[in-house]
Amino acid sequence: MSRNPSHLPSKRSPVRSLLRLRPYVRPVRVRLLASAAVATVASCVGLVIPLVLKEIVDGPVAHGDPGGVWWPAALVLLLGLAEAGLFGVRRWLVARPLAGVEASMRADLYRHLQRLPTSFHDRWASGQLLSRATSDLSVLRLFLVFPLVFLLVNAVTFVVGIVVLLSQDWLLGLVLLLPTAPLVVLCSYFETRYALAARKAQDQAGDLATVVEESVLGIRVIKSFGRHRSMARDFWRRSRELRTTELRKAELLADIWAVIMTLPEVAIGSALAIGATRVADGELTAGTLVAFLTTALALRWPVESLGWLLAYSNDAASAADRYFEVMDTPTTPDAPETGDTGDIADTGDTGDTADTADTGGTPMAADPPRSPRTPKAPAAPDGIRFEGVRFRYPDAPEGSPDLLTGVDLHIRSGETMALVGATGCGKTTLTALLPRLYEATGGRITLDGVDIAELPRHRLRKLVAVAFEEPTLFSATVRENVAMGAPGAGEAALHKALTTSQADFAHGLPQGLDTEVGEQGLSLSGGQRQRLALARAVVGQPRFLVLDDPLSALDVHTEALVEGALRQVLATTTALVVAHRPSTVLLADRVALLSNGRISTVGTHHELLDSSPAYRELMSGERSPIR
Ligand SMILES: Nc1ncnc2c1ncn2[C@@H]1O[C@H](COP(=O)(O)OP(=O)(O)OP(=O)(O)O)[C@@H](O)[C@H]1O
Repeated sequence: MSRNPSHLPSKRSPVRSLLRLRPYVRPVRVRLLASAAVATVASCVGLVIPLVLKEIVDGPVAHGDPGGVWWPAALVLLLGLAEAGLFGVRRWLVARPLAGVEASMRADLYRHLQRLPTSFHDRWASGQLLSRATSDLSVLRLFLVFPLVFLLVNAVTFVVGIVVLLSQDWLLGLVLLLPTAPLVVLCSYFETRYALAARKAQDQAGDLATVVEESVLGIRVIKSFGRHRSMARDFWRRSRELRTTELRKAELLADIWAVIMTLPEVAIGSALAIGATRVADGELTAGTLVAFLTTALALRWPVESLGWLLAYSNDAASAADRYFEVMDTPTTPDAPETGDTGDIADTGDTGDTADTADTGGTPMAADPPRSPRTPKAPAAPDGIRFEGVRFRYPDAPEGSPDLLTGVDLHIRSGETMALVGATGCGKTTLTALLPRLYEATGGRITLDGVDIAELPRHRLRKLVAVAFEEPTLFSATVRENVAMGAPGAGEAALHKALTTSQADFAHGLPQGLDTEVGEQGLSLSGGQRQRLALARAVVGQPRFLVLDDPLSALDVHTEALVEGALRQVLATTTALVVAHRPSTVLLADRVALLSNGRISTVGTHHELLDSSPAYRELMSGERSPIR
């Protein structure tokens, strides 16, 4: 059920992964550096407090002068307030800009997803993409807010603190430094193992999101087949796997934390014992020992937080890997806007380019510059030509034959061609090649003589409108769903399209065309969804129309009505209509039979009934030998 082609090899450098965030961090680097500087100053202010304590103990306390305590005490209070205030300023400096970084990364990811080829979406589970766009990006933002800054701040605080300790008493300072070497070794061992667990947990969370999404979308099927228990069991199994991985992470964190907490405590205890003995021997003042121990205790947080910071940095490195796996997937190159594609290219409006132009996925990348178009003489209306078109799916089993092995077909301008063939022979696939949802692996397709590979995709898709067998509607109003077929279409065009597709029922919905159709349009019947999808396809009066069995979910009565209206639309366009039933075939001027990856025969419905036994079998509903 889960598709996640991205599981990484086990070896990777977290630093290298995190360095890839540079382009996104660059615009906020000044604030980030300022926040690190402010936090470092705040931490170092905290380290001054023990020195003031030393003066209190060795001065007023040792000399029995209570009145002398007030001024140093007020200084300690001031230092404490300054430390707290500076940490507040640090937060203020980064909170808003880093929320902006997260938002821009998310926007880039979404834009890139829109541009990735259909074959990418065939391979990737939606839950995996969802978790990368949501939880992974939150992890990255939190990494930039805390661990990134505090790894630096804590390291500086630690070094400054150690210098202060050594300057007060080098012997006690060395005792405290002793655990550093074993800590470094243990932390790097921990980091390697934690990185693997972190990646596994994020992938499993993505798989779980896919299961939730699929079960919510398929809730009707699950309920009607009484599959809720087995689905719940599957969900429970996956969530147990995730829980096991999360527990493994917690175990690793607990282990390293135990080491990180214990070693410094042992060192502080030893320093206390040695220091107390030396104070008793008169080798050390009590004030120095108090200052030493207070400084050592102040250094506990920078050391103790190391485990947490490393763990979080590893989570962030995995999240960065997962993010860039998607961003690194190349988009299919688009044809340049050269303007030498004759009449067919001259569609005026450049349209919504969000799903077409490839800006390389970097932040702030601009659309490629467009060269001015030179007007050309209109191409002769030649209709649609498939010339030796070959295709195989990228994930087709190795050694399997190509799905399309050389399709030759000419649909004359203004003609409607029905495409028939046995189930699974590649009809839908062939129609998907026309708007370049998939790229043909061989041969070429022309529209009015222009190779579609030479047309920028957004212009191609303005020329070719499609209505799929599975009508997909979005959680938006009826108006927005239909207008998607021709952004900017006026009311008159909208009403005409609804009438043509027999979707006038939309006017009778509670808020008319402004009625929200619910997620995936599930508040509508299958036939209603199909008619709205049809309206979307015809609203822009497209020059070329592709209909994939557009009448399959309609009852006999509505089908007859839609057919009548469709005839009018088809009369004004060049159309390819995938047909399964004679009633749909009869909408077409001619019929092409697809078999064994090729068009085996073309003719009118009646000609083929007379001349082609395979076609006769197909139309009569008998079992067909054709693939
Ligand atoms: N995204 C994909 N990746 C790999 N194989 C695919 C993909 N989509 C379809 N196929 C395979 O390609 C073949 C043709 O599918 P297609 O949907 O084009 O057939 P069809 O003729 O339209 O079938 P039907 O009449 O049942 O709608 C099938 O064997 C199908 O399993």
